[in-house]
Amino acid sequence: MARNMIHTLATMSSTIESFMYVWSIVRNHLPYELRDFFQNFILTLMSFLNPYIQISFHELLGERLRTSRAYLAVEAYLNSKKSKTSKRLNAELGKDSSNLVLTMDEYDRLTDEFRGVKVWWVLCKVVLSKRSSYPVQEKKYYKLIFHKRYRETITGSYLEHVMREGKEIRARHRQRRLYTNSAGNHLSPYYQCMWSDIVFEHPATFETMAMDLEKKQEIIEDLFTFSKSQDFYARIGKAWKRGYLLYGPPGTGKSTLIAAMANLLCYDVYDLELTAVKDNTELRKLLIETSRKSIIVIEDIDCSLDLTGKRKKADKSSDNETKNKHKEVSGKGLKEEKSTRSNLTLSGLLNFIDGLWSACGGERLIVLTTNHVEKLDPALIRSGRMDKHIELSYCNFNGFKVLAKNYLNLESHRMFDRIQQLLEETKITPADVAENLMPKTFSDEADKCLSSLIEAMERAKEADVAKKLKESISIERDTSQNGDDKETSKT
Ligand SMILES: Nc1ncnc2c1ncn2[C@@H]1O[C@H](COP(=O)(O)OP(=O)(O)OP(=O)(O)O)[C@@H](O)[C@H]1O
Ligand SMILES: [Mg+2]
Repeated sequence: MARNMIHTLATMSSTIESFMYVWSIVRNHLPYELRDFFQNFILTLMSFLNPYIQISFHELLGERLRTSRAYLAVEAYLNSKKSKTSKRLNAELGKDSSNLVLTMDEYDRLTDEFRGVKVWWVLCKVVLSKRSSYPVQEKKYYKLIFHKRYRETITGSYLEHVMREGKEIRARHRQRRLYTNSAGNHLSPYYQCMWSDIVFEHPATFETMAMDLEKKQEIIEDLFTFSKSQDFYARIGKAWKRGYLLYGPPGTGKSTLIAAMANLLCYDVYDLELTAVKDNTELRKLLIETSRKSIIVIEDIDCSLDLTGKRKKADKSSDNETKNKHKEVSGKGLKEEKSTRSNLTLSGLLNFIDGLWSACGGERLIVLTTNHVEKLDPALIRSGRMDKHIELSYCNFNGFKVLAKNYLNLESHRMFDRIQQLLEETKITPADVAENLMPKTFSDEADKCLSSLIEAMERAKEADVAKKLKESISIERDTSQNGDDKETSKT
């Protein structure tokens, strides 16, 4: 039925084209009055004979043969429709050679329906003459055909619907990338403030994350709400961005959570290394280059930037204990004091987070991670800048169960009770649990991995007890020494 319809339309349009050609020759030989009369008559006749309207979406545009975004969106939309219904499809490797793409055949047609209105799509091509100086020999385009009665619906709502769906499909299937600005990637100073990128293929998902189910659900809902709130942000006049602060001890899954977030929303990830950014201008340049759907990550914010140039000596030793890479951000407000390593200032960073670049459009998540939330400047993490604060903490039994399922495909085991008891008595990070659950050889069985975890936790517990004992002894010694000192001073 649709095939006949398209055939009739094609014949009709070629007849009309031939007629128009003859008319363009004849009209030059007619007097003015007759020419106008016939012109009006022909237009009325044509519209009566052919009540169908055609819209073309060409693949290549302009002299530089840029691929049209509208064409790509139409293609994605039609291919998704076609792959569900058609028996004849073309299979090709995608641009990144990682997945198969199913496409429409040339001159194949597809009938679509929108609010009860039928439309027809055809994939056509123009073959250019061999002598043409054009670098390509053929140009493809999609033709949309519909009855003129539905002009308003189709040119308004339907095309909007096709573009939106097409763009969403493309965003879901596109190969995402991980960008980094770390210095040393480029030798030339010109390139030092640019991003370099690789394919982003982190396997982390929310399903494989060991964290409280409620917290997980809350984050997922928050992310989905954000990604669908374009109109809301436009209405309240705010840049479409959201800040997340992830904090917790090393190995509790902050970086893993970022990968899971990127996978959930299909965003690119920009790993911003602040120590490699020379000044505020460079920071702005980097930001302007980020893609529309992206997560901008600043890891270990407390040690990536020394915003005051001063460091508290007293805290140095404790810092070294946890992570000797840590340096301080003192909470002195928005003063533009210079760092010893770079001219990047706190206010520059805050402006960056506040979205002075909101003119760039697009949805952006900004994620800061830290092991020491208490050391961060309150100005940096106040709501509006970091809208959501998420604590990632030591492993509990629910988290352990997720990891046991991931690593050993176990849902229950006789050793689980002992593990639950130990998890309540001692602190162990999900990273340490994961390390113990990972089979070390192909022949390793679940029992061996679980025993190794139990041993590790028992050792940690003993070390904990020993540490507490040592602390209490030193406190006792200090107090008795203070008492002795007071007595000697009295005498
Ligand atoms: N909550 C978790 N769920 C699942 N796996 C986890 C979790 N936490 C840690 N892991 C595992 O431990 C490894 C290290 O975790 P990750 O790098 O995310 O920790 P982090 O909090 O970013 O640590 P750091 O503060 O040192 O950067 C990951 O590769 C992951 O396999
Ligand atoms: Mg990390």
